[in-house]
Amino acid sequence: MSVQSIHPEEEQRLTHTLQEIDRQLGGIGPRYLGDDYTEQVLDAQREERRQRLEVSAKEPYFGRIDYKHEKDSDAKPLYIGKAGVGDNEGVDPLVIDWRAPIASLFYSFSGGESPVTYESPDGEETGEIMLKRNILVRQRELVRVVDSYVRGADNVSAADEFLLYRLGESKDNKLRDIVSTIQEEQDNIIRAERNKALFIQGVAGSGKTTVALHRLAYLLYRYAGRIAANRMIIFAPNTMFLDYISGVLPELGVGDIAQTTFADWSIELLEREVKLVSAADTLEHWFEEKRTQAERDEAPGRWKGRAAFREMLDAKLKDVEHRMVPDTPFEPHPGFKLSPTKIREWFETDYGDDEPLMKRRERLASRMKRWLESEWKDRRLTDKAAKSKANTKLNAYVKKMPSYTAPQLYRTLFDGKDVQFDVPKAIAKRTMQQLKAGFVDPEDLAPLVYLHIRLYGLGTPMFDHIVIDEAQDYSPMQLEALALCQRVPSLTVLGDLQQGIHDYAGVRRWSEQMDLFDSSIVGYYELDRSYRSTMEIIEFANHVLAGMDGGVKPATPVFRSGEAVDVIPCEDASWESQLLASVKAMLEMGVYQSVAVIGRTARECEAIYNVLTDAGLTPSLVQSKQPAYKGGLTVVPVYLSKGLEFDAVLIADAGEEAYLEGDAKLLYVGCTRALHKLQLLHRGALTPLVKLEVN
Ligand SMILES: Nc1ncnc2c1ncn2[C@@H]1O[C@H](COP(=O)(O)OP(=O)(O)OP(=O)(O)O)[C@@H](O)[C@H]1O
Repeated sequence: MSVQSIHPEEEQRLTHTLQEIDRQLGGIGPRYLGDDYTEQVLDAQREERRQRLEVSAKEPYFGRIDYKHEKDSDAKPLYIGKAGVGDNEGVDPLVIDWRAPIASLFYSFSGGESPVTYESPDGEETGEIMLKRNILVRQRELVRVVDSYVRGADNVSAADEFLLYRLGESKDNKLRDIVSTIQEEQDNIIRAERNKALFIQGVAGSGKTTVALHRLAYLLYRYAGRIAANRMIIFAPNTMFLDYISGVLPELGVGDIAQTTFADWSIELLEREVKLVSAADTLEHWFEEKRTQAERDEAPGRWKGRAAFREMLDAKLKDVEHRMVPDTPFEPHPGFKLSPTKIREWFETDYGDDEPLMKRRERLASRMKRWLESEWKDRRLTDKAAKSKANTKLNAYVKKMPSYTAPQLYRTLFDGKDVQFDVPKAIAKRTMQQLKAGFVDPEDLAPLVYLHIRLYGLGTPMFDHIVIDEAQDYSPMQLEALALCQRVPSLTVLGDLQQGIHDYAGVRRWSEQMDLFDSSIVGYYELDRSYRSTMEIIEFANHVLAGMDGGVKPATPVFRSGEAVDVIPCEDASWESQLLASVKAMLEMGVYQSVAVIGRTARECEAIYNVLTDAGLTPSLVQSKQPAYKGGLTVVPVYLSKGLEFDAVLIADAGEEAYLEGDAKLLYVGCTRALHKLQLLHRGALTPLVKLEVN
């Protein structure tokens, strides 16, 4: 392995590339500020190019492969970067975009002399790799050059030294792109074809969120002109998480993709007809008190989230459809008659049942109006008073056709009047109470969205692609609702069953969600390498989960060794001082940019926050409606820490009172937030989930 800070060949190439980028930037010219529309469009394109080039001007590329096509006699060096850069004449690119087909070789090649292939737009191409080189450029300076493969040389290992170097770096408060170190198993997901329902089970820290964001950037590049960023959407668990991931897409040169939570999106779609109970109340119910597995199994979220519940909604919609045309004829004037059979025929055959029901109703009413007007014409009826009477009759007839908003129709499932639906009493009671007050619980949103779309349509263009992160917390019903937002399923669904702490509403097996799609379009991938944490932390976290039946493989750490995990007992009386000492020690080391103290409940976190602030520290306290993730020293309840990561983590109390046998997933989530350092304090006896001898 050769590691050089100065590499004459690469220095020269970098200088040449930067000169060319600067030249292109200089040639873009001033902004257009006038009113001419064509000029404005051209200006927007120039601006986009300028922004791309400005990114390239700092770090033009991160890798190089020397590739010899089977038809060529010599190898060509190909430099891979975040954005492609054309050369002087615009023929051979100076830098190839990481998403280009040939760039896939950089990610898939792991050594050896066998021929390599990649899928080009013209079919499969074959060749050989002579060199694979990682190049780190920071602010226009060459910082590091690492060869991971040199053909014919035996002193080169394909092991990813560069990856370890990147992983060992300390993190600030935002997730970042990984274009320079995407691993093959991740690349396969990123480049998977578009029209699939892709399910990815990935252990904590395996890069699921990161991969999903890179996949969006890839899809936009690969299917340019066919899919658009403003028709893509990312669903994430909360607004703080959205803030945490917000830097990645712009870094990849992608803007305009909606990033939201399922709740916010649903409330907007439902035109704010209902209000959602506060997220804090729901979380408090499930996490501030101890709940049994039976309570979780029988939770309303599980019941309303089942695919079987969708069948009930469909039955309701069918019922409205059947009742749509009254049994009586429409007779606006004596002798003018429209039979119910005729009206039903129009309703059933002319407006297909893939159209939203209330739209069909509207169109049927217009059709009856047109019929009336043409009858008047044919029969030369001019009597204004008679016409006005006929119109009133038409309005009265149309009024008899059932009309519902989604909440109105939803309510009829729970009001006890319809005996065909066997709704558990407690669920019916709670739902009615809430609906009467204008409120709904989180699990009501998906069925309401489903009904709304089936009744009124989506109102906005369909989605070209949907990403669902932390999808283990999604019910089948939520996916059913989202499926209505696409003509052809195109989804990337990512999650980890081992982190399924919201299993009172989510799924316990991926098949619960996968079975909703035609098996021919379902793809399933597993990511079991964890890139976030050191070996010591992963091994510790795996032991916490041991014995849990999730049907999921444990995480395999990337070989990155760090400090041992500390488990420190303390008495009630000394807990505060120990907590403070631990936090201070972590901060004083001066190497950790982000340190988290993870508490079991929000109440505990408030107490910890006070202890830290009283001691003169300036932590930020994460609460359920947190809009932004600040980094630095953070106090966070374990159930809100999911998805985030910190250089160092202190589990404030891993005592037997805090984490019971059934809390393995919670503690696992907490432990796997740490990149480099993990420490657990415990008041009194240690939780049975941690077996010290394994440490
Ligand atoms: N190929 C890679 N190269 C460098 N870093 C990587 C790579 N893959 C993942 N990482 C890093 O690993 C960490 C975890 O990534 P990410 O948050 O996307 O994982 P996740 O599977 O969504 O985790 P969790 O389920 O715990 O939320 C991030 O810091 C990310 O930058």
